[in-house]
Amino acid sequence: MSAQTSVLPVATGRTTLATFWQSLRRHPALGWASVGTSLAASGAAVVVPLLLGRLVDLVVADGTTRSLLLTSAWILGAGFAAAVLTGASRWLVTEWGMRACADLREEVLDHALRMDSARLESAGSGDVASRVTDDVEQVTDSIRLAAGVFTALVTVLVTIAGFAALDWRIAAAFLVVLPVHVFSLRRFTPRAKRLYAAERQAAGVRTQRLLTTFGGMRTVHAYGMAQRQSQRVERASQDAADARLRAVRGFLWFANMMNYAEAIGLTAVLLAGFLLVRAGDSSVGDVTAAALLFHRLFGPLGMLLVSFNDVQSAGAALARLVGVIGVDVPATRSGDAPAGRAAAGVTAKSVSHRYADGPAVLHDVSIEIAAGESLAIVGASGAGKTTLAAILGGVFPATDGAVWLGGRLIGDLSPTDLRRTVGVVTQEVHVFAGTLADDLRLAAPDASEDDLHAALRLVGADGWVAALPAGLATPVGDGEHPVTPGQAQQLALARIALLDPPIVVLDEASAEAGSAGAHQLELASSAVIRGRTAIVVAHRLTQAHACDRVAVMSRGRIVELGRPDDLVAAGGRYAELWAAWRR
Ligand SMILES: Nc1ncnc2c1ncn2[C@@H]1O[C@H](COP(=O)(O)OP(=O)(O)OP(=O)(O)O)[C@@H](O)[C@H]1O
Repeated sequence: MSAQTSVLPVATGRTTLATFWQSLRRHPALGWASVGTSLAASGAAVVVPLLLGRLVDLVVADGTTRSLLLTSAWILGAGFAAAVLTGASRWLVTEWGMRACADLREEVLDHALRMDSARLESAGSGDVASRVTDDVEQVTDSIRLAAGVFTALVTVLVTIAGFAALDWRIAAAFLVVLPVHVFSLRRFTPRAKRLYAAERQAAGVRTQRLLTTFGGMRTVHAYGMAQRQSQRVERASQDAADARLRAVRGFLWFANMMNYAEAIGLTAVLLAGFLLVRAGDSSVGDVTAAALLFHRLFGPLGMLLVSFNDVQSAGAALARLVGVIGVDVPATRSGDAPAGRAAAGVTAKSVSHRYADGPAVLHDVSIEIAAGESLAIVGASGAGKTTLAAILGGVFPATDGAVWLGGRLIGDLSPTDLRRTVGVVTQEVHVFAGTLADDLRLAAPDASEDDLHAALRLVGADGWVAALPAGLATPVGDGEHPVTPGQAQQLALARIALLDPPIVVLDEASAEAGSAGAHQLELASSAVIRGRTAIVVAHRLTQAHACDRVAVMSRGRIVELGRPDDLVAAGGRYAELWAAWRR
């Protein structure tokens, strides 16, 4: 299905940078402190070799013991200050990046949650999920790296400035390393991409083989496949190890090239220094300082070059996050008056729908449901019942036509208004992680314990909730106290009761239950429907028969519409279904 192709955009490099920069600017105090301490740390670190050069000159010129001791004391002080300031700057920069990242994550999540559900659906839930999990994780992980890159960059710039201040001719000698770096980076970067991708793929195959072996343990035993399976895992492990070795060898080549560059650069600096000292244009101390500065440049420079790849892939993850923020979402119009509990009808005019590029599944459906009226939708599987109910409930918009809830066009309702106007229970009911009370309060955060108990009583769930180890405070959701599908549906209905909307859409609310629980759920649905405008997708005809009107659907159209008894008397499709059901 083409619905799985991602339609969520990926931001351009410029937008990504601008958005991240905006997040960083939200923390100006941290930003200034980070830049200030990084500059101070690098400055103090550059002072150490300069003072060492001075010490050499003092020794050469037979300086006094006092001046030697004083310079040594300054060296110690600068070294200590550099160490403390470097630690502080690392911490500050990491904190700065982490906060910006947290803001970005919130913004992305908020955006994803407010996004039009049809858009989310056609993007494929996997795409959105991987953006708000893997990509956020990758960006967060990279913050520590980025903090290192930031301090390395400041150090390189400050050191080069120190270098140039010492003697520009020695600084010029340093430039011989550039061609070596450019050559190794251009050769290594595309190779590294391939090698790391192959390494990840081989590791993935190994994990997959291990999982299928363990997952299919019974089959493996039953067919005596243990030896063959372990050979397959062994081969995959060997491939993964080989791929890892190739990646490590590739990196070692690059590290070697950096060592060559250092050797070449140091030789050039010393040679230039030697010639300058011989010509009387420079002192031995200055050349010593230049050589030391050059040496300490290599740590941060190497860090910048090595992290080139990681920074690129973190940038790619960031672009996917910023892409989510770029999607238009309906604004939260807090000033809108809540639709309230006043009776509200539902009107659909010429509604047609198709999923992604598929065929039309609803054709020109028009219907008017009066305030307080209940309408059952029945029909064969694939007739379009769920699609029509979802469109009437505002779950996603129809590709054509219009729907009014309580006299207002769905498109004009803010997400908050929509939620207050219509409550929807779909075929997929979720129990969210947290306590049972948390799960219920998703619908009404301010509900008191009494409200929660009343809602549970209404849907007939008070008995089993009271029997739970900690009642409403029992943790539910994945890995916690198990909740049966029927109980999960009761909770979904209780959430609707707490939300108290004037319109409800129940899509097969009783279909999940076994025959014993089905009746209980039917009672719960009837209780929730009472006093509201209701649209019920009903597979059980008893439920349909209890509604004011029934719409029979076939191939995306309403083919019969009327009061259940009238439809039975008319002897059409519903009458056939009813007769079959009662047999
Ligand atoms: N997300 C989707 N993407 C593409 N096609 C879909 C999607 N959901 C439903 N359809 C198609 O739309 C048509 C109507 O489906 P719908 O679920 O609305 O019917 P239904 O009457 O509720 O069926 P059932 O009783 O089996 O749930 C079917 O042909 C179905 O395959």
